[in-house]
Amino acid sequence: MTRTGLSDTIAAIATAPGSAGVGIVRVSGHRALEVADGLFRGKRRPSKTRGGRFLFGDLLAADGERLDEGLVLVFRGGRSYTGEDVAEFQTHGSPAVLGRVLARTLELGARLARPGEFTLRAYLAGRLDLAQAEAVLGLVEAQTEAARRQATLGLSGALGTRVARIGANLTRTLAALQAMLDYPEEGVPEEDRELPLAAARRDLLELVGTARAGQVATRGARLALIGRPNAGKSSLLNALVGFERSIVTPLPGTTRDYLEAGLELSGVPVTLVDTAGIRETGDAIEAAGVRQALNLAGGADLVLALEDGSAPREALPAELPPGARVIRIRTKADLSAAWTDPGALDVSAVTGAGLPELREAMGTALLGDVSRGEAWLTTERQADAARRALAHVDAASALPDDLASYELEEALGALSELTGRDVQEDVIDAVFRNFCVGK
Ligand SMILES: Nc1nc2c(c(=O)[nH]1)N(C=O)[C@@H](CNc1ccc(C(=O)N[C@@H](CCC(=O)O)C(=O)O)cc1)CN2
Ligand SMILES: Nc1nc2c(ncn2[C@@H]2O[C@H](COP(=O)(O)OP(=O)(O)OP(=O)(O)O)[C@@H](O)[C@H]2O)c(=O)[nH]1
Ligand SMILES: [Mg+2]
Repeated sequence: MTRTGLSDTIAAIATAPGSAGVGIVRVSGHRALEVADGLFRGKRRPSKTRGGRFLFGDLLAADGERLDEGLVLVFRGGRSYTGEDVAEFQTHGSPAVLGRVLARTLELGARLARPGEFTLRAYLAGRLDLAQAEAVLGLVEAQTEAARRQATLGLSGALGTRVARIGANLTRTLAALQAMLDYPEEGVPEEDRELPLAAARRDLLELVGTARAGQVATRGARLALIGRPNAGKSSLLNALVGFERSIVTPLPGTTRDYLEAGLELSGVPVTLVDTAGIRETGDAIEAAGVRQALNLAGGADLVLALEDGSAPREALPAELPPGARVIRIRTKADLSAAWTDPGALDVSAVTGAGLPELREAMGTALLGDVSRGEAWLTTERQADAARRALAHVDAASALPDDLASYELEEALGALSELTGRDVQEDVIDAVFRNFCVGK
C-alpha cells in the first residue's frame, strides 16, 4: 500500500485545523515547483528560485482571483525534508484560505497526500530511519516535556546509535564464532568471543529496561488511590492537583464512584483516579464501588495505597492485585501517630508535609532509574523488537558455538526492525498508519 503512487506530486495542509495566525500548505514531488509557478505571482517565479528561499506575493485561483497574499518557500530535491522538490505556501491561517490554496494545488496536478506520506518519502529516500520517523510522530504528538525530550533525542538518531552499538557487538561475536568453525585449531581469544556478546546482552537489557519509561513518557500513566474509607484518598488527590476536585467529608464511604484528575509529574501526563474506600459492606452501591476500586488498581500503572496514620492500623479486607506497583502512604501525618512504618511515606494533605517526597517517589516509580539523557524505546513496536532481540541473545548465550550463530542472526534481524531501512512493508505500514495527513 505504502509503495504505490510514490512518484505522484502530493499536497496537504500541514498546519492544524481551525484558525491560526498563519497556515501552511505543503507540496512535494517532481511537479511541486510547477504547481508553485501556477499558484503564485510575485517578483520571481518559484521554479527560478534557489532552494531555501522565501518569495512574497499573491496566491491566485484559476481565474486570477487573489485567494490571499502570502509566502512561498522553495526547497530543491536532495535538500528538503522529503528529499524531493518541495514548495510550501504560507498563508493567513483560516480553513477558507487553506482549503482554496490546497484545492488549487490539486487542479495544478498534485494529489492529496496520504497520512504520513511526506515522512514516508523522507524514510524511503534514506533521510530518516524508522525510529526517527516514529520520533517525528512523537514530536507532533508530544504533550509534555518528557515526551518532547525523548522524541527530540529519537529524531537526532540517538536510538539508532544505541542500537548500532549492540548490533556491532553481535556482529563481532558472529565473526568470532565463524572463525572458530573455520579454523578450530587457531583458537579465538575470549575478548573476541565472549566479551562482545556479554556487552551486547548488557546493553540490550538496559535498552529493554527503558521501554516502560518511554511508554509512560509518551502515553502518560494512570495512578489509582486505594485504601479503607476515610484513609484520606480524596483529600490527597485534591492536595496533589491543587483544587477541590473530589468531595471530602468526615464520613467513611464518601466516595462511591471513581473520578479522575490530571496533572503533570516529572514531565509525564498523569491521571489520578480516586476510588471508593475498600471495606466489607452490605450496601450494594458501595460494594460495587469497592469492586470497581480493586479493578482500577489492577489496571493502573501505579497504586497509591493509603492508610490513616492517626487511627489504629487495620489491614485492607482485600488483596491488592498481584504484580501491582505500590507506594505505601501513611496519611494525616499532621495528627499524632497511631503507628509508624519505615516502608510508608508520611504525608499530610492538610499541611502539605511529605507531598514533595511523594511526587518524587511517584516520578521514580513511573520512570525508573533510566538515564534521562539517553534515548528510550518509546513505542510498543520498538519494545517488542528489542525484547525479541534480547530473547535471541539469551538463547545464543546458552547454546554451543555452532548453534549460537543462528540465534545471533535472528537477534540482528529483530534489532534491524528498530531502525532498519529494508524491513517488511507491513512494519512500515504499521508505523505510518498512525500519522496525520500533512506530516
Ligand atoms: N515550514 C516548515 N517548518 C518545519 C518543517 C517543514 O517541513 N516546513 N519540518 C518538517 O517537518 C520540521 C523541520 N524539518 C526539516 C528537516 C529538513 C529540512 C531540509 O530542507 N533539509 C535539507 C536542507 C538542509 C539545509 O539547508 O541545511 C537537507 O537535509 O538536505 C527542512 C525541514 C519542522 N519545521
Ligand atoms: N488532619 C488531617 N485530616 C485529614 C487529612 N486527610 C484527610 N483528612 C480528613 O479525613 C477525613 C476523610 O478524608 P477523605 O479524603 O474524604 O477520605 P477518603 O479516603 O476519600 O474517604 P472515602 O471517600 O470515604 O473512602 C476528612 O474529614 C478529612 O478532612 C490530613 O492529612 N490531615
Ligand atoms: Mg473519598
